[in-house]
Amino acid sequence: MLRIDGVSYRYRNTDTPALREISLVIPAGGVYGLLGPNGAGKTTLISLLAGLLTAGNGEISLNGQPLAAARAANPRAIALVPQDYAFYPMLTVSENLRFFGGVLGLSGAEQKTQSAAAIAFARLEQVGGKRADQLSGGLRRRLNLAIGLLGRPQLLLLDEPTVGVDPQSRHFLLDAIAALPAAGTSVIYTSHYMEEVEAICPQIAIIDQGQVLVDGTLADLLRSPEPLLELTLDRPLPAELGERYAARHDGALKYCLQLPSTAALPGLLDELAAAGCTAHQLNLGQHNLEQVFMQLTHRSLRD
Ligand SMILES: Nc1ncnc2c1ncn2[C@@H]1O[C@H](COP(=O)(O)OP(=O)(O)OP(=O)(O)O)[C@@H](O)[C@H]1O
Repeated sequence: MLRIDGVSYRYRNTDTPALREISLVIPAGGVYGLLGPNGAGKTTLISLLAGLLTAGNGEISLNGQPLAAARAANPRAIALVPQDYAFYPMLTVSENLRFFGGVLGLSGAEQKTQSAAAIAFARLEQVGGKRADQLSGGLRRRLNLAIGLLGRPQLLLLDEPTVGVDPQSRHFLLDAIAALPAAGTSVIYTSHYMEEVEAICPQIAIIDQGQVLVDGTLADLLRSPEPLLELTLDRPLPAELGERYAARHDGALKYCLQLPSTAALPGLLDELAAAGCTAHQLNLGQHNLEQVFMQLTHRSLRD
């Protein structure tokens, strides 16, 4: 279990802290999602966890041991797959794995076994002899992931691992990452794609402007006694109804209303009809993470 307790961080020569009093408990054995818009502080937090930065104040512990001590006891316990490509473009896939295995101090036999396992996991068998700079974007991401898995870390930190990949590779990467806990590696997964976090992270924290807005299980965060109604009208929503149902204007004649319960729907449709509005499209459903974020910040995750 990873515990982050009151951690703050400010970059040199900046006035605003990148992280402010972050506290989170991240259980072992799962894929934990860190969701936030650009500049929220995800990379900074991941860099602290990876030991690339040191927190200004607060504490981080892994399984009850201060992070620095846990890393000293087992330097391979935590691995980082950064946002940027972290391999040598002139080396082949196999050469890169051999090189980074060496950096981790893997012995000859260990290195062979683990390289083969990482290649198989990231399905890089067909391109082992290819130079890294000749790989497609999706395969480069897979090589980044394979290198992170060398040394069988207890905890793998993934910083936006699907940026710039095609949908097919994205699918493959998400499935592969979701399977890691069963193979003994817990994952912290940062992304600003809420669909990805919803797909593979049973527990999440949403961060924004260096602070945790909310954290918990995905199911709890999406559960709401107040259903959301998305509707497209043939004319603007009357202001009085907009106010009563805390409507958000989603562009053109699209609105998102918060109903007190599903039983309120027929009454609302009657009121719309009485005001001369016809609904072209209705969708009554659960919140998604985008809506949770909007409710908390009144901004879109994609702003
Ligand atoms: N090296 C740096 N020096 C000064 N400020 C920085 C530095 N790196 C990041 N910041 C600032 O710290 C804040 C958090 O940035 P961070 O990169 O952690 O966010 P992020 O959530 O990872 O964003 P993104 O999704 O764009 O990668 C931002 O305001 C950013 O401008």
